Amino acid sequence: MLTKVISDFGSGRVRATTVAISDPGPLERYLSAKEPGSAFLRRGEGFVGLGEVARFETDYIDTADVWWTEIATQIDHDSELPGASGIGPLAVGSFAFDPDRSAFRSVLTIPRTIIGRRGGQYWLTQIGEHRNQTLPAPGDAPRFPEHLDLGHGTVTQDEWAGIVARCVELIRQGDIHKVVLARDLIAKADGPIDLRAVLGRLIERYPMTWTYLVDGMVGATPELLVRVADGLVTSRVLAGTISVDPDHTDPLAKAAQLARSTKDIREHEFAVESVAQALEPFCRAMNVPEAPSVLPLPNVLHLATDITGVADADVSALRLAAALHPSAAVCGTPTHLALDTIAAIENMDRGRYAGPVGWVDTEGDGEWAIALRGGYSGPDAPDQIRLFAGAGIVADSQPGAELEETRAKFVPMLQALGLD
Ligand SMILES: C=C(O[C@@H]1C=C(C(=O)O)C=C[C@H]1O)C(=O)O
Repeated sequence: MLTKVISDFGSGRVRATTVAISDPGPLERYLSAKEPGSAFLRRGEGFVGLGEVARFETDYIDTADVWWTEIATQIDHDSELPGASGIGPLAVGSFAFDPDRSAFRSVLTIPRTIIGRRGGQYWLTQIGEHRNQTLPAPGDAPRFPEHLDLGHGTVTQDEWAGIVARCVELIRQGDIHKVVLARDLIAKADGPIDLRAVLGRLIERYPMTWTYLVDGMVGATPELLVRVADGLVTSRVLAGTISVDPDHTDPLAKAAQLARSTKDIREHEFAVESVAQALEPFCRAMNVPEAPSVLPLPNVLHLATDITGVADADVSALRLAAALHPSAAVCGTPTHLALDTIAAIENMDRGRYAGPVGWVDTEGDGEWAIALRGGYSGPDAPDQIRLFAGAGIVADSQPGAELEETRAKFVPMLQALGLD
């Protein structure tokens, strides 16, 4: 059996209520240590989810899409903001990178309470029986761990550089063009790690990213796999990276260096092509810019392409995430050979790192980012967090430079944990 519903709506109908509220302050303050909470926030917009009325554990994104589409038809929604994309009951999820070879399951949950902000509008949504329309009190203050030790993860840095060198050899044999290889680090604390504290620091330093907290996954990702809003589809493809050190480098010179790098441009083209091809069957019209722009973040610069399209009617954001994952930005090209290469040489279980993380509403609108620049802390080891970072390997990759790139990609999480 591939699916497990922890609690369900049963066969009856479920009510949900959405009311407009005045500015509740920073949304992440409403997360509490006492109950499961989720967050998906960017530049102060997005939502936090409190509690859980249903939870679906699965392996595949398509299965989750079918489950949610059915559940969505059972919800009667009373809303003061009817018809607004993303405002109302929704499901929040995090999916495994390679479900066929992972010990980790994918999860979709329906929060009991949602507090959100979009386009300057604030709202409160309550789902299920215990509805009351007052804003919950903010949660207790997040606790920062006092002592944290950082150790290497599944492989050491030297071992990883060796894996990259092997991968370059495989690519030079000719069948595979690009493979994204990742490594992990493990941070251990002297007590349970409060992921709300990590989230808060990421929000502070990386407001331009999608900051997420979903079922033990926390991070600040700059990459949007897909957004569907009112029939419009958007995807932000990133691939091609240069690290920046704000104190010592001239960011404009670095941006020019990245924009001219043939290695990075090739890496980027593979990623754009994989997303454009996967979106095409679901879109009536699509715009794929010819050349990438440079996306500046505090720790790295990326080559970036924003693909937009007009979605066919009734295609949900989750369905598109299923079609797009794994893109060449986090897997490689051709997809199946890259996936097999990762499984054969990377030597670790990515779990839900580099899988889609995000939300979908009852109309199928939603946002699914790629779970990057983050980590996982689970109930079996709450005093530790596993951090992940990867880099796209092509024929002319240098192991030392790729190692450096992963170091730069760990920075947001290391800073958030006070380990930089
Ligand atoms: C794999 C990661 O990032 C991906 C790989 C990139 C690259 O190789 O240049 C850039 C952005 C992401 O698509 C990561 O952050 O762990």
